[in-house]
Formats: sequence, C-alpha cells, structure tokens
Amino acid sequence: MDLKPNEHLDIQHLLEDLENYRPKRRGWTWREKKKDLEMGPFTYQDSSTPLENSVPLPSSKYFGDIDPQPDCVITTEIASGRFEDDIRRMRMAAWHGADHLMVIRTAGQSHFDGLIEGTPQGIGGIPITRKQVRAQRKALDYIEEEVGRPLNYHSYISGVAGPEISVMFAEEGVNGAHQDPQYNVLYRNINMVRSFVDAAEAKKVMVWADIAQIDGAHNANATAREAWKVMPELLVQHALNSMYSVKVGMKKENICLSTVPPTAPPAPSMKLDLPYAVALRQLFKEYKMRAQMNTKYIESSTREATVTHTLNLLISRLTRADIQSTITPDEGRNVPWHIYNIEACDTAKQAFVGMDDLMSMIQLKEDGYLHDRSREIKERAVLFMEEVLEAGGYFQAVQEGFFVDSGHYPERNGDGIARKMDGGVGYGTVYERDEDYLAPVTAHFGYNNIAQYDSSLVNNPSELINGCTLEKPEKIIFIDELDESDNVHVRLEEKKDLINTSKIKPEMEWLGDGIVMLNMFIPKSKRVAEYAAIEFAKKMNLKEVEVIHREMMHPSEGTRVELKGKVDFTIDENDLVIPPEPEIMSEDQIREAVEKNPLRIVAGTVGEDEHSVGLREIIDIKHGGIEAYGIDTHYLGTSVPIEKLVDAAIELNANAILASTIISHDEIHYKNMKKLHETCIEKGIRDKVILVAGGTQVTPEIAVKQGVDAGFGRGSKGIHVATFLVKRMEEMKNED
Ligand SMILES: Cc1ncc(COP(=O)(O)O)c(/C=N\CC[C@H](N)C(=O)O)c1O
Repeated sequence: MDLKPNEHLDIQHLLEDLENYRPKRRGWTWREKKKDLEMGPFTYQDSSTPLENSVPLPSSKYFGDIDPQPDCVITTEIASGRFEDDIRRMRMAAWHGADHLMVIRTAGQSHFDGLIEGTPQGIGGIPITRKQVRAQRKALDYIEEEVGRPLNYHSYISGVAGPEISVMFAEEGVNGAHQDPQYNVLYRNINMVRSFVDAAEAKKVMVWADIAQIDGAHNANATAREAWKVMPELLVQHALNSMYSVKVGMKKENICLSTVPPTAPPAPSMKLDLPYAVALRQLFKEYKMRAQMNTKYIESSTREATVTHTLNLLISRLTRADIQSTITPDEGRNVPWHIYNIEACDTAKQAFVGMDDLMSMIQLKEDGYLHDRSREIKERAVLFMEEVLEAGGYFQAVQEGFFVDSGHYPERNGDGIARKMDGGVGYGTVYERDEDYLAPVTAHFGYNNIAQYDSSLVNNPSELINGCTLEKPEKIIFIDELDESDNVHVRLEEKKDLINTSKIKPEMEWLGDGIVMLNMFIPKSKRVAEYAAIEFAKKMNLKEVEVIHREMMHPSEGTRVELKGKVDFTIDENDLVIPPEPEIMSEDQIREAVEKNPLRIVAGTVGEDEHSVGLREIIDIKHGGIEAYGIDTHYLGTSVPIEKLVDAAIELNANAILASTIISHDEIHYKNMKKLHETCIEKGIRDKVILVAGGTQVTPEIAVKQGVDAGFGRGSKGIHVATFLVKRMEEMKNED
C-alpha cells in the first residue's frame, strides 16, 4: 500500500492481515543533522535533512516554499480515544514536521495488571493493545515513506503491567516509551517495591529493543501547587530514574529526561525557568533532553498557550532539547483536536527554524543571577539527595512525604505525596525467585537459573526453547478482537457513509463527529455575551452548543466567545459548484502572446490605501511579476484616486488597469472596484480596458460582481494575472 498525497489513508486496508505484520526495524531514530544546509536563499545550521513531502509554513511562499526542518525530534501527543482517527492525525502531523508520534493511553491503564486486547475505544487516550499498536506502527511505515523520514512511535510502559507492555512493545517494534517507577509510586499509588522490581524488568526489555526512554519527572511540575518550588526535587527524580536505568544496562543516549519549564507568564518565566534548564543540562550532560511544553498553566486561550509554548521553545534553544514534545495548545480545554496538534507542531518548527544558529550570536552569562541561581538549585538538589540517604533511602523518603512537597527545599510544607512501602496497588505481589527459577527468554532481569539445564546457554536462554517471541515472532499469540461491540470494525461500519464516499461532514477529533468551532465578539459583559453567543449558535442550527473559551475585551464594551457545536447533516461533494482553478500559461507562451499583442497596463493601490507590497509582487520583474513577460507596466504608487488611475489609462492608452485593494474594512475594497468599473463607463472606455482587482481579502467571485473582469485573492502570483490578461486580450480581439 503506497500512500498517495491526494488519497485518504485506507484504514480498512491497513487492518487487513495484521496478524502477519512485522515491524521494519527496532529502536529509536534520531534526525540526520545537517550543518550548512542550503534551502532557498538561506543557509541553516541547527537543521536536519528536509522532508520529501511536507506542508511548509504559510509564509514559506515568500521564500520559494522552503520547509527547513530543525535538528531536534518533534513530538505530537495524541489522545483522541479512537486509534483509527489518530492514524489520520499522525499523517497530518508528519507532513507538518512531527517525527515522534506519542499515543496517550486510555485513562487508568496504569492500573491494568495485564495487557488489553482488541481495539476498544478509549477515554482521553487509547487502550494500548497489540492490535492497535501494530496497526499504528504499520501505518507509520507507510507515512514515513510518504514524508521521507523515519517516524518514532511511542507510548507508555509505566504502570502495573509495565513488564508485559514492554515485551509487547519490543515484539511490535515500538520506538519510544515512558518508563519511570517513580511515576507509578507518586501519581498512581502503585506499590513502590513492585514498581521498582517491574521497572528493572521493563527496562531490561527496553534495552534489548533499543527503545528510547522518557522519564516522568515533569509530572511533579504539573502536580505541585507552585511548580517552580519543586525544581531541586526534579533533579533528584531525574537522577534516580536515570541511574536506575543505567544499572539495568540502558545506554545514556536512550535515557531522555523529561523536562518542563516550571512557570508561565505572567510569572517572569524566563527568569525562573532558565536557571533550572541550565542546571539540568549541566548535571546530565551525557543524557538526552526531552523538553516538553508546560501544560499546567494552559487555560482555554490557545493564543496564550502558544506564546507560553514559544517561550518554552526559546529555553530549549538557549540550552538543549534533543526531543521537543509539543502538546496541543488547547490542552487547557482538554479537547485535543486535529487542528491543535498541527498548530503545536508548526509552532515548534516555526520557532526553531526562526531561531536557527541563535547560539552562534549570543551566550548565556556564566556569572551573575543565572550562574548563582543554577548553582543554588543544584546545591538544593544535592542536599535533597543527601537527606533521602539519611532518611534510609528512597522508599523511606517517599513514606515520609519528601516528594512533590510544595516547599522550596529544604523548606517543607508537609504536603508532599506520601506512600507506604506496605501499601498501594500491587502490594505484596513481589516474590523471591526459587533456586530452580528458569525463564527461557532473551531479555530478562535478575536471577535466572539457565545452567540447571545447559550452562552453555546462560547468555542465550531462549535457545532452550528454540527462540522466544523476540527471535521468533511467529510464536506471538495475536488476538484480534475480544469485544464484539466495542471495536474498530464496528466504529468503521458506523462511519461507512463517510469513508471513500462523496459525503462530507466536518470533524475536530473523530471522523464524522460534526464538530465545528465559532468565534464571536459580543458587545456585552462576559456573562451576557456567553449566553448570547450560545443563542446565536443555536439559531444557526448548531447542536450541542458549548462555550469553550470566553475572553473579556472590556467589562462592558465586549467579550470574545469561542463555541463548539455540531452539524448533524452531511453535504455531497458532487453537489458542490467549485469554480475551476485558474489556468496558467507557461512563461514562454505568455511572452510570445505579449510579443504578438503588446500589452500596456497602469497599476496602483487605490483609495487611501498605502499597502504596496502585494501589487509590487504582482508586477515587479524581481518577484516574477508581469514585467517579466514584456508587459509595459506603469505603476502609479499607493493611495491613488480611482479617477487618477482611469485618466492615466486613457492618457497612456492602456489595455488594462490593475487596482490593488488590500484594506477591506466596511467592504471598501469591493466599493472601490464598483467605483472603478463605473468610472470607466462614465469615461467611455469600459469596453476597451480590462479591469483587474487584487488583495488578500478579495474573493474573485465577489469581485466580478462589482463589475471588474477578474479578482485575485491571497496567494495570487504574477503568472496568474498575466495569463488572465493575455487570454482576455485575445477574447476582446476576437469580439472586435
Ligand atoms: C513516566 C510516565 N509513565 C506513564 C504515564 C502515563 O500513564 P497513565 O496511563 O497512568 O496516564 C506518564 C504520564 N505522563 C505522560 C504524558 C505527558 N504529556 C508526557 O508526554 O510526558 C508518565 O509521565
């Protein structure tokens, strides 16, 4: 199955023969870094190999449609609950520069003491099951061919079933995973002895599978009331999980420390967060940094979240990020939708390429506040670790509530998360292995008495059974579905009228969810505006209307309200009247036509409008404008009165008038077009002159209704206008 950019990914086809799917490779893939990368008119330093297929930033059109890729891996985190829809979102994200697809798992899977099978729908994430993992990894095989860059697939191993999940991930070619026993203990109240024993086993398997590990220290940021006060503890949490992983045999370049800037504006966030970021990189030079955006302070304003995210990206650039995780800017609304995953990927890519080579121009001061504060955080962290040892070790310290205390260590507020060694989920489920314990498997931690059967196989236990599932995938028991009503086939059947048909329905999260979003400004106070907005949305016949964001512009002058609602109908693509794409002639064809029928035009930005860039792009030879085709161009400048433009056309005996109409307040751009048309009639030249109007807010169909011959909107180029002029000239010639 090769993906074609102009065709949907066929989920049904993807699900066929999953039983025999085998992953193409094992382990994590870092980007291929490129220094001195030439792209368009520029040279990049902090970049990586460009993609074969991608969606560049909107403003890339000014620079030859380049789409430079930053040097670090970019993650998008997906949590819709339907893996089949997440696959489409992964394809979109890969085209927008994500090469790390992280799948949040269904609520509470940490407490499942075993694997889940089949493809049930999840809540706030998907149930991580073999079938769903296989389908998504298989999909990523195709998507990585389409974009031309390896894609890392990632989910979570922590939890009561950590070891089982790690084996399944190893078998299924998963590339990255969260694994941190402290996460179990602190946030899921899983017994600490069980958690660390499981973690050793899970990490051992991850080592075999070369899975990159992300730890869970950042969760303290999201949990502590005043996150900036837990910074010393975060360093200790990173140290504990990292060293534990090294002891199990994990290589340091696979150990990624998950770090989140602890604050957000209006706090002086750079001043609070940068010293911590510096201290972390100084202490853990040999490890990888997985920077993640801070979701703790995300409210429902996606704008505010995006600015906070951008400040987080600045910290990544000023220090180091090997993986930059992006979280949907609307995390604050807990409605992670397609468009916001993509926005977050674009924000990261845009900020990073915009800050390319930043550190060749500036450096972080090695004295003063930044130095002193970084050092102080490290000192507090060392004191914290020493106290843990004094208390009798990690387990004892957890029992005494050392962790996630809201005090700025060594101050303590006594509100830390305390857990009992003899408590929590899974307590009392750790058993000492017997003398004759044997597990004929390849990756296994701890005591394993192989010698009792064959001392020559001590380093190759699975030989005893002629290979385990890690060598012999045919030994894997693939379970298709367990629940006949809650599975992907039932869901696809429910949506069949929207799959590979001409029926269309809007969506935000899942195929056919019908959700649309509305943005309104209501000139009333917040409370009144909210209910007025709901009323307007209902009268627009939207169903299940809900306000998802309200923002005071002024206590009485007005409020911005964002709502979501559902349309409960579809439209048929075949019923749409889509005007044909403007044809464009080749440059040579246009030059030949102009040579045969010389063309003279007058051009200007009309009215009281000072915008000149757009029109200059259309006419100037250096922007590929119409002058390049030999068209005789007379540019009258900006704020040109309509009459003056028409008089110039008469005086110069021009064949065409090009009017730039950027300002669209009160529809002034269309009013100017109408005036231009009528003035030419009054002056008796309308049938001799071609009228063309253009601007970023111009809709061609509406422009023509004002009387001009053609309108050109955002994205139009000189060749589009030149093609129209040449064709229209020929038509007029034939009419004479
Ligand atoms: C070390 C670890 N293990 C497991 C889980 C998840 O475990 P549940 O299934 O219990 O939610 C987490 C949670 N945070 C990850 C989400 C965040 N957006 C991130 O990218 O880090 C975790 O940090």
